Amino acid sequence: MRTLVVYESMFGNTAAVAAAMARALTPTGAVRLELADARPDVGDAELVIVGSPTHGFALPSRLSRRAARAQGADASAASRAGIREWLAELAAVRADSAPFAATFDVRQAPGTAGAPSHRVRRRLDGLGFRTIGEPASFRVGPTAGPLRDGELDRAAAWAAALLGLAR
Ligand SMILES: Cc1cc2nc3c(=O)[nH]c(=O)nc-3n(C[C@H](O)[C@H](O)[C@H](O)COP(=O)(O)O)c2cc1C
Repeated sequence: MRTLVVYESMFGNTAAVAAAMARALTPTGAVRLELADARPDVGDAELVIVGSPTHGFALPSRLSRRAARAQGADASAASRAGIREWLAELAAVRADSAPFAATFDVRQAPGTAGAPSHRVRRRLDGLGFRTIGEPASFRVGPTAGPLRDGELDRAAAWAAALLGLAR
């Protein structure tokens, strides 16, 4: 299945989760792994996986990216656009060729309060994507990471399970 994994990441943890998903899916078809910016290009992807960090119970914003930078995140990540801007520019898809879509986030807190993966999923639904699976949250320990033990394996398994749902 042709897959696009699109993500943003301030400290590299969402990037690591996205890369684990891409590795898990590569044997099943072409996978594009891309940083989000304000120029969405879904291209010919049949499955789109969208992932972001959680900032203030929401998607990162310009302000929260600056706050992350102040906490040691990469300066170039802080000045880039991310999933919020990517989604704002994403166009509706045609019903007869709608890609499947699934969402995840990376967070520190347990539970799903304010999980951006749920909001992103609703937005993709509204644009006509065929959303599949439950939005997933993967957890870091401290703000800057690392990810908790086992999260990369869980990410790979979650992504692989999507293939069974995309039909
Ligand atoms: C400004 C800011 C706000 C945050 N707010 C939340 C939050 O509301 N809930 C939460 O679970 N984690 C929160 N975090 C922790 C992030 O979820 C964590 O830094 C991020 O998932 C790490 O992913 P990354 O390495 O891809 O940037 C926040 C972090 C920053 C920098």
